[in-house]
Amino acid sequence: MDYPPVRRDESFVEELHGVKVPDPYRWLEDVDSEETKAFVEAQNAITVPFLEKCSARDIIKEKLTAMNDHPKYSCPYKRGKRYFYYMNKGLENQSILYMQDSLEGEAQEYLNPNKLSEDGTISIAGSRFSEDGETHAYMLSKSGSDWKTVHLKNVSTGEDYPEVLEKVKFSGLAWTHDNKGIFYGCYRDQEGKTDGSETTSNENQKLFYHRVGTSQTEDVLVVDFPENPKFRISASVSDCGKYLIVMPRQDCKDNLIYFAELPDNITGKIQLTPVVDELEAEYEYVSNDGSVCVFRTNKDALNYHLVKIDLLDAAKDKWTVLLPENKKDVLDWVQPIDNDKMLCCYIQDVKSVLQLRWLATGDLICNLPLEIGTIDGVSGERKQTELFYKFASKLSPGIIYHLDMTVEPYIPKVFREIKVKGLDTSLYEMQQVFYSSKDGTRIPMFLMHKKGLVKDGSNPALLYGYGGFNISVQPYFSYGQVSFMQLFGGVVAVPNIRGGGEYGDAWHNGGRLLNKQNVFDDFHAAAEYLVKEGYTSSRLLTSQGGSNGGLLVAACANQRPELYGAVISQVGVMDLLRFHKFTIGYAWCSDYGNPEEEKHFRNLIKFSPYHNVRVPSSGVFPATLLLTADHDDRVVPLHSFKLISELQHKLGKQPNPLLIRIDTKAGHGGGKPTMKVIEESTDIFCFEMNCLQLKLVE
Ligand SMILES: O=C(NCC(=O)N1CCC[C@H]1C(=O)O)OCc1ccccc1
Repeated sequence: MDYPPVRRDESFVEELHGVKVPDPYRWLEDVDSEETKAFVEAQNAITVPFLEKCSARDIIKEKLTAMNDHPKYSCPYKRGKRYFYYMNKGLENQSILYMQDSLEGEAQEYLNPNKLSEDGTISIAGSRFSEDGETHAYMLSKSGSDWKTVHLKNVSTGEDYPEVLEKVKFSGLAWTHDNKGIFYGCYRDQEGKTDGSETTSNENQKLFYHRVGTSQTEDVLVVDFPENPKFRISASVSDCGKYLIVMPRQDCKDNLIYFAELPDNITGKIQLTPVVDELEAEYEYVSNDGSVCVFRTNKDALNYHLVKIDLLDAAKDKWTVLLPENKKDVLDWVQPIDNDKMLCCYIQDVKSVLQLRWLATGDLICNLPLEIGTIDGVSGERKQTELFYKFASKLSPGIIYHLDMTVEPYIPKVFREIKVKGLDTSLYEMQQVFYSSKDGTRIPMFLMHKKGLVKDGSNPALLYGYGGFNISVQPYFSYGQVSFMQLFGGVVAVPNIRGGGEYGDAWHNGGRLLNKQNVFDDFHAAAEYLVKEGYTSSRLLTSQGGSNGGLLVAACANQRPELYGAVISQVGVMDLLRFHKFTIGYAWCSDYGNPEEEKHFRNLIKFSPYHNVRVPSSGVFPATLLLTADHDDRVVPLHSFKLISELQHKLGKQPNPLLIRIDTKAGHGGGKPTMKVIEESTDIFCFEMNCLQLKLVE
């Protein structure tokens, strides 16, 4: 493979905590320079032909397209007097929001983002209806950027109000119950480009109140924390409409709680009363009766529990436990319903478990049976008497259940089943196995493959992982993973490695900060298990991960190159000494540690992908494809630019390709149009086929 020459500045060496650290590709951090633009063109110029060279490309694209070509639905939800739901006929770039007067009534197109751009790169990235359901606040994102614009629509007429709210990022939408306006978070003072192609750190978010029909310049600044420029301010209006609950967070772990009684007329700063004013746990507002609020928290409960806090008398010794911690299962979320009940969802050995409980006492009403899978959608409000939830599993993209609380006993009914074309699930099996990691910790892993698989090491395998930020990788439906099985007769393995939330805070803590290496060890052990049990061989094993998972597979390839045949690393965090300098990267210090602190610097430099590329003793490094995009402002593309340059420089003489695919008008992944999703999946499969000499089985 001939790689394009990339300028390597050997003179660029920084001294960090007394250690001389070279950074020869520091110049690639200037994403707007002509030299960097030339770098992008030159890299794509060798990657695109390599991916197009795959003889089965057209068949793969055809099969992926066919698999996606089926109607996809969200749970319906009621707002005011209408029902809404998202639906994609199959190959539409973006799902369309439909509206109907009743569940059985005729549905009409309400908001179609496909009409907002030629190429489907404008997506709906947030939505909230006013209490009376007559006004709709929704957010749009361009090219997958985290930057949003807020729009207001009159639901009856379908007409947008004239204003568009700009510089919105990391924000919710919360309505005052007089239906007059919304609270939203805005980086009003951020200078320079704000289209998602910049790398500027996001600081000084402020909370504003916007009155429908007025211009953004008239918005009222209601909350800011000038002494904490890294605070992101999430705001909710209580179910009763009386309180503003403000929950600032600085990173991705703990948050504070403040509140205020909402004035009838919002004309200026809102005076907040602290409820929790030290960053020591995570709190999520569930509901309230009068001044007594229910929060879901991991304070004194590693598996989370529900506590009652009286806003007017919020001393910790006055808190009471409403729903005690379950020592085995993690309380994942709670949805109040039918005024005095709540739907509680637990994670039990990685699968979802649903229970109905009394909101006042936490006592159990009944269990709602589920197969092995995940609840990946729920809709309902405390004041409503029905709710919907969407069940998905490794082999089922979705069954939407309807629970009507006016009928006892409470028996969920199948409201809609989402079926994939051309997938005969009876041909496949899915199991959960447990294997031991390097330190003896038992790690669960989902395995999926065709029934009758011969475990003789001759099957290709896909090993997918994430491993961080308290994210639980539950058994959800992945088109990419199912296609891998269908196309290559492969095995799909999803280990629930530490750093995730599968077993609560203990699992998250076991895989972060100075324990981060456990995550990589868990992943290596999964690869070794697959080979030892005969599911595959290393030369047929592809590791895949995105973002923090992109870091995972890149670090694992550096550490154990002999274990993996190919590496697919999407939008990865590759420079762990500088991640905190760009956009929202500083928020990740809760998992990675702050590189400015010596003990975290010394930890991070040991596995930071960019700083740990070395020629393997075997001389063979896995075939590697890094993927990123020009509008990824969550994990800026410079991470992958720098790593691919280091890989090609140090290992370019080896036979296995080391490539990067840089997409345009695309971001971190959210809101990606169907055509781009299929194109990217096709490229990934072509890379795997080219590099591992895989054969199509169907
Ligand atoms: O940065 C994160 N989350 C962590 C994140 O996105 N990470 C953490 C590491 C890289 C990347 C990833 O894995 O997707 O979220 C920022 C945010 C989004 C929405 C609302 C408030 C705040």
